[in-house]
Amino acid sequence: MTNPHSSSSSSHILFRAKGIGKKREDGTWLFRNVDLEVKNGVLTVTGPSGVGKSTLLKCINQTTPMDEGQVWLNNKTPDQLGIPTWRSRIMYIPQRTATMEGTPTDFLEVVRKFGTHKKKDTYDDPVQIALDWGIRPELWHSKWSMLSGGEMQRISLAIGCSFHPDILLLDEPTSALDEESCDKVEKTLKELNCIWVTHNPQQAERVSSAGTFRMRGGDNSSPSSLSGVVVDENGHTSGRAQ
Ligand SMILES: Nc1ncnc2c1ncn2[C@@H]1O[C@H](COP(=O)(O)OP(=O)(O)OP(=O)(O)O)[C@@H](O)[C@H]1O
Repeated sequence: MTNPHSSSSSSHILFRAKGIGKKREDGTWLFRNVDLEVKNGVLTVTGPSGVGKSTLLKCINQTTPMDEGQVWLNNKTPDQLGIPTWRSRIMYIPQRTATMEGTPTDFLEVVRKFGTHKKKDTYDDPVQIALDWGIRPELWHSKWSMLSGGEMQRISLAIGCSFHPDILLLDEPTSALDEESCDKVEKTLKELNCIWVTHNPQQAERVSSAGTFRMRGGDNSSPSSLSGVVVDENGHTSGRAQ
């Protein structure tokens, strides 16, 4: 697989988020004033447990509403693109796939039937992608409930990659993998455009090509509790010290 944006102009901003904020149920800010920018490559997101990394990805994907801020893909907002198209262009792969009915093949059929990727020539074969990561083809016909965490993780990632989204939102994508499988998956994913949550500093160093955004905890009831630093692929830093 190739990165469809690797040859894009270095000044073109593929994805931008400005002032994203999300409140907890009690009305306090979980995070606020998050600015992100991806021209191409991998932007990693790190930070302590519970700081809101997964929620940030869900806000970007528009599966969870944000309380403040705006996001753009190629200068278009989710409203301009329409939510189904937005979610297919900025595809979220959750940390753990909820146990689903049926098999991965059943799921793939449903996604292809109802998704925005209807034309066969617009996607790769996920079975082949996963095969390169050590997933035997017959596993695609096993019930999800019979698959190991690492098998589920690789199959979900292969499905996501197969649709060529503009950006993949990855929530600890290798958390269930052994070192060898992790190496193989990383090699594929780091060639794509991703916003990649990881707890592993070594992994962040290996895969970040578009910088690292560090979410910090502290007093999350304060609107100024989050500090973000974005380093772009040219090594320029932006963001805010709060
Ligand atoms: N839709 C939501 N609205 C408000 N608060 C939420 C929502 N979803 C999750 N939260 C809260 O956000 C907090 C952070 O959760 P989240 O899973 O985003 O953290 P995280 O940084 O990804 O953690 P971990 O590293 O442990 O996976 C949780 O305490 C949760 O209660």
